[in-house]
Amino acid sequence: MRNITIVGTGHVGLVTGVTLAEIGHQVVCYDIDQKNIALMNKGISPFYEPDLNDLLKKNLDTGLLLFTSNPKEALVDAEIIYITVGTPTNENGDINLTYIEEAAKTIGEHVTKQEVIVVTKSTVPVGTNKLIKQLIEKNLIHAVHVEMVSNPEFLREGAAIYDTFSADRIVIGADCEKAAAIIEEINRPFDTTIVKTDILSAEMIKYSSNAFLATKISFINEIANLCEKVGANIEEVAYGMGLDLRIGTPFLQAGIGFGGSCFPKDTHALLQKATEVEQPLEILESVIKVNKRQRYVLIHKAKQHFGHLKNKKIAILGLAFKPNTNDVRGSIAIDIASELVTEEAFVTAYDPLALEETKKILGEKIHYAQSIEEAITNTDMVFITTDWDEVKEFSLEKYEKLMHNPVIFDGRNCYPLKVVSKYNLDYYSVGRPAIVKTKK
Ligand SMILES: NC(=O)C1=CN([C@@H]2O[C@H](COP(=O)(O)OP(=O)(O)OC[C@H]3O[C@@H](n4cnc5c(N)ncnc54)[C@H](O)[C@@H]3O)[C@@H](O)[C@H]2O)C=CC1
Ligand SMILES: O=C(O)[C@H]1O[C@H](OP(=O)(O)OP(=O)(O)OC[C@H]2O[C@@H](n3ccc(=O)[nH]c3=O)[C@H](O)[C@@H]2O)[C@H](O)[C@@H](O)[C@@H]1O
Repeated sequence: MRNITIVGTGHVGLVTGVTLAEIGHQVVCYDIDQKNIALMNKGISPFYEPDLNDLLKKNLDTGLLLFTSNPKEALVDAEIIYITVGTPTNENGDINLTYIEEAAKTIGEHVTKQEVIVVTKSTVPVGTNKLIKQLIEKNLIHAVHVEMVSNPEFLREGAAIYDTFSADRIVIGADCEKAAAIIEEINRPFDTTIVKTDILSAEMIKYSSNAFLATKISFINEIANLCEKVGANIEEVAYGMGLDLRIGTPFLQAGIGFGGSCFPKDTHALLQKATEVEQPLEILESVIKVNKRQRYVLIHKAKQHFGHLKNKKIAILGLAFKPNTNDVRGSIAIDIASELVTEEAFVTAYDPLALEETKKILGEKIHYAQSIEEAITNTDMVFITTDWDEVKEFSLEKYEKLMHNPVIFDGRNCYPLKVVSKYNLDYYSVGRPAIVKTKK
């Protein structure tokens, strides 16, 4: 058992803390957000993540997990400290390292042990761990020897607990063998391949992995657009491609592009680093460009179908950036809703979990419904923007019943074409032939 302190108990920090406690370590989670710390102390996660609340409560009960917003309490006896604060982008797209810098300063000011290992789990540009070490050392009050370890996080929101216990690999980047060995030992119960490398390579592994996954998505989206032009079906194409193990089936789902708090910011940050060192990443540049364009495919189809969208009643199904989360950071659905408002359409949106988060961004610009039925009743068209199971399982018959002349623009290919064709619907999806009835 090790004593571990987590600095920054957001999405990654809480999952890290809870899962490290679950494998038997004593964990103190620290955050500057007192409101969220109070919630977590009661066993309530501030955000939705399947299975997280159960593990949180369980480890609070055993006493292996503690929460505090007092930095002294969190760090005075700390020997192993995980940094999991946010690394968002500024308005201009540059990476914002303010939280990292603040965290480093706090660590420096409060650690007292002779030796500490600081493990960076936040996604930080290549070279940042060196900077963190310098900042910690600059702020030290006691004589403390600091070793850095880069241990990037690969979990997906909505599957974070599963991903932690079924990880494909754990990356440990360190320039000190002893520190690497301690972090390896901490992670051994997760029972997966451990990649031990240097700090700079670990930092690169994280960005390159996200950039590659983003590349798969933009690639398949471009092929999907081509499939539409030539009359092929992207689902058949992706399946046929993915069976080649060198290609693989995951992450070949065509749609309205990748959103979220990570892919957009991480692809941008990698590109920025490449520009900084004058080593252009032309593929990644295109990946970002294609992704920015892809979010407009549904609106484009709707305009072609209706001529214009002014005064049209439009239902949006799905606001979270992906299913099983209430996170709307970087959500393409939000961009689409905003664009439709600009087109002077009347928008009503539904999401099983993300309505409250969306209200903080879009406020009264759109209406909010409490069910799919309420959202689609008497609308001119429906935009499907998140592939929630609730949407996938929603009976197509209800579109017929609740809309006068149902037209669906499905940005996540939620319904099989064979099923859709049995109903009296106009149905446009991504990379698959449109189904347009001739009744109008
Ligand atoms: N969200 C995800 O699924 C994944 C995120 N990451 C990376 O992990 C990092 C964290 O991401 P999230 O957990 O999503 O961020 P988040 O925004 O949910 O949480 C960050 C937390 O840090 C706290 N914080 C900020 N400054 C602090 C300070 N000086 N001291 C203590 N706490 C402080 C905030 O109050 C907040 O609770 C980012 O670098 C992200 O790119 C990596 C893999 C997955
Ligand atoms: O660095 C991070 O923060 C994380 O970023 C992603 O995880 P996440 O953003 O939670 O979600 P994903 O499941 O990767 O989906 C991202 C976006 O891509 C879209 N997507 C995903 C897969 C696909 O085939 N097609 C597609 O359009 C999703 O709809 C979503 O908008 C990575 O999958 C994680 O491995 C990584 O740890």
